[in-house]
Order: sequence, then structure tokens, then C-alpha cells
Amino acid sequence: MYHAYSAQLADKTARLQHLLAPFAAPAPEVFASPPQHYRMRAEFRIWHDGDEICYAMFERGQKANRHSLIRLTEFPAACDSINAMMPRLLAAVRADEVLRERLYQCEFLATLSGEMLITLIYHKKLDDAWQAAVQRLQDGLGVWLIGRSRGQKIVLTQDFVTESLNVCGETLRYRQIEGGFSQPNALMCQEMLSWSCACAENVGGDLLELYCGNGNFTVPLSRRFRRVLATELSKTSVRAAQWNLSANGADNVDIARLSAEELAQAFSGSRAFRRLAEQNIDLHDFDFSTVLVDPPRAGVDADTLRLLRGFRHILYISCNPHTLADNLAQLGGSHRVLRCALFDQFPFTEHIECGVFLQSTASA
Ligand SMILES: C[S@@+](CC[C@H](N)C(=O)[O-])C[C@H]1O[C@@H](n2cnc3c(N)ncnc32)[C@H](O)[C@@H]1O
Repeated sequence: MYHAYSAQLADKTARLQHLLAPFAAPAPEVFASPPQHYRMRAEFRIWHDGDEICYAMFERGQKANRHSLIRLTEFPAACDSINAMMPRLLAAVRADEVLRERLYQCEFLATLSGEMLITLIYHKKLDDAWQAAVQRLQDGLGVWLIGRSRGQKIVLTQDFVTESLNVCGETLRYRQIEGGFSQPNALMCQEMLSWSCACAENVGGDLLELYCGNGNFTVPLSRRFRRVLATELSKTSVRAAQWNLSANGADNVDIARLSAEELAQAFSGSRAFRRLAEQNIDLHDFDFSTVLVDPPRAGVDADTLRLLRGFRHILYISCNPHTLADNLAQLGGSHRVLRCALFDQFPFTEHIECGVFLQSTASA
């Protein structure tokens, strides 16, 4: 297993180096994951065969349909606590017709801090009988449960877990809300946060952050800048970020619900946003030295890239090195790569998560 893992990581490293070669990037700093039991999130379809049920998943690389569903009893990529909970949940649901009937999907969200949230998704209306049964299930399993069906979301106790991450020797607490984005590999997440903090050490000035999610990077980076303006599109994530900033004493951060595209418009002055004015956020009050972006797989759009060009430093976290390379090419030499890192978020998959730290060639 160890040998196979090293070989796949070496292959990913070579692929990343090849993609970043046109930008004279230094050799990547490589962060290895545990090869198994690294995922804090997992979701499964529920396979029904008469009164019998089991977990199922679509075969990797196949079209998602009934024929590509494979049944499974364990999921080695998921963390130990999810694997331990899988048979207990299944046995309890199997034994109760109200819980079992028309159960379609089940989603696990676990933390290093030992909490777990499970969402049960149904193709039926969730009534009082279901609610009584699921309350017994929650009491028996000692996890938080949520039921979902078309137009229904029933939260028994809470719809979040609280994670504890160690970043540069500091323990940070993060609320992760069901349905909001959180980094799936918590150990790699700690490495990404610590690496980003090391890049930002001694940079000074203010930080602009786009795609901030639940404030994952915002919290530790706020310690390394005078002020931070963080923006994000998803309401759920902004709600989580507000809690996370406050719980970790990050009181030098303004957070606004704006898309990256809207923020670029606000900067260019082509559009004014009431959401900024209502929070007394004036872009002129900041002295931005650095911009952090952590976009979805599609990368950064053209208008936002134009905005990025004006910053002395860019910290770019990417879940898709192909769009990262496209974006670096579009920057057209305005910045050079000072540091580069590979975080093996998803061992034994094609997926490469990486980061680059850029400095403006004008300020070099
Ligand atoms: C890869 S996640 C990163 C989140 C966060 N940095 C973290 O580490 O958890 C990308 C985030 O971008 C947000 N997002 C997607 N499209 C966006 C857009 N056009 N503008 C701003 N945020 C967007 C998503 O809601 C998600 O939270």
C-alpha cells in the first residue's frame, strides 16, 4: 500500500510540475495524506432489495445510472468514525420500516473533534411517525441527524458540526454547516492552512479574499494581516464564516456576500453594492498587499483576473491545476511563482489540489 501510494503521489507531482513548467515554478512542496481513512465527508445511495438495504455508490468514471451502482459495506477512503458508523446506522434503519421505506441517500459529515452529522434523504413525506423513529435513532447512535425530502428539511437538534484544526500550533474551531462547503480531507486542510500562513508571514498590509467559504483560510490568515475583506457567494457559508470569525476572535475581518464577479465590478467602480454600503465597507479604506483566491474547478473568470493583476501578492489555492495553469497564462507574466505546493487531498484519484504564491514582477 505504502509503495503504491508513493508512486501515485510521485505521478501527481510530475503532472503538476509539467503543468506549471511554463511559469518557471519552483519544485512543489509535497504534502502526503494518509493513503486511507482521510475523508471527513461521504455520501451513499441506498440500495433496496425487498426488506434488505445496503450502501451503494456509482462506479468511478462511469455514467451515473442504476447499472453503474456498486454495493458496498465499507468505504476505506472515509475516516474511521464514518466506517464505524456505517454498519450501525444501516442495521438500525433496516430494522425499522418507517426509517427504511423510501430512504434514497445518506450523507455523513464527520470531524477530527469527534462529532458527526448524518443526513437521511427520502423519496416520501416525512411525518410524525418518521420524526419519532428518527429521534430514537439519534438518541441510540449519539450523532446529529437531519431528514430531507422534497420541500422538507427536518433538523432534530442542529445542522452543523464543530471541527478543531491545528494551524501553526494554534487550535482553531470551525462550524461546518450541512450543505455548505468544507475541505474533505481535514489533515490536508491543516497543511494547506499552515502553508498559506507561512507564505503570508511578513507580507504586511491588508488581505482581500475571494471564495472564502466558511472562513477556513480567513481565520488563521487574519492573524497575519492588518485588516481582511473576505467575500463569498453562498449564504450558508457566509453564516458559518461569521460564526467562525467570532469564535476564533478574528475581529479585523469584514465579510460580505458577493460573488467574485460582483467584487470585481465593485473594485472597477462599474457598480455600487448596497451590501457593502450597509456594512460600512469602503474599499478605499484598505491597503491591500495580497489577494487570496480558492475558486471552484472552473478557476477565476476574466474580470476577476484583471483585478488580481493589480496586487503585489496572489495566493492561489486550486482544486484544478489545468484551470490554474490557464489563469496563470492569462495573467501574462504580471506575476512570478515564488512557492508552489501539492496537497494530496484525494489519494488514488486523478484529483490534484495545489497552491501557488505569486509576487508581482513590477514589485520584485
Ligand atoms: C473550493 S471552495 C473554497 C472555500 C474555502 N476557501 C475553504 O477552504 O473552505 C470554493 C468556494 O467558492 C464559492 N463560490 C463559487 N462560485 C463563486 C463565485 N462566482 N463567487 C464567489 N464565490 C463563489 C463556493 O460557495 C465555495 O465556498
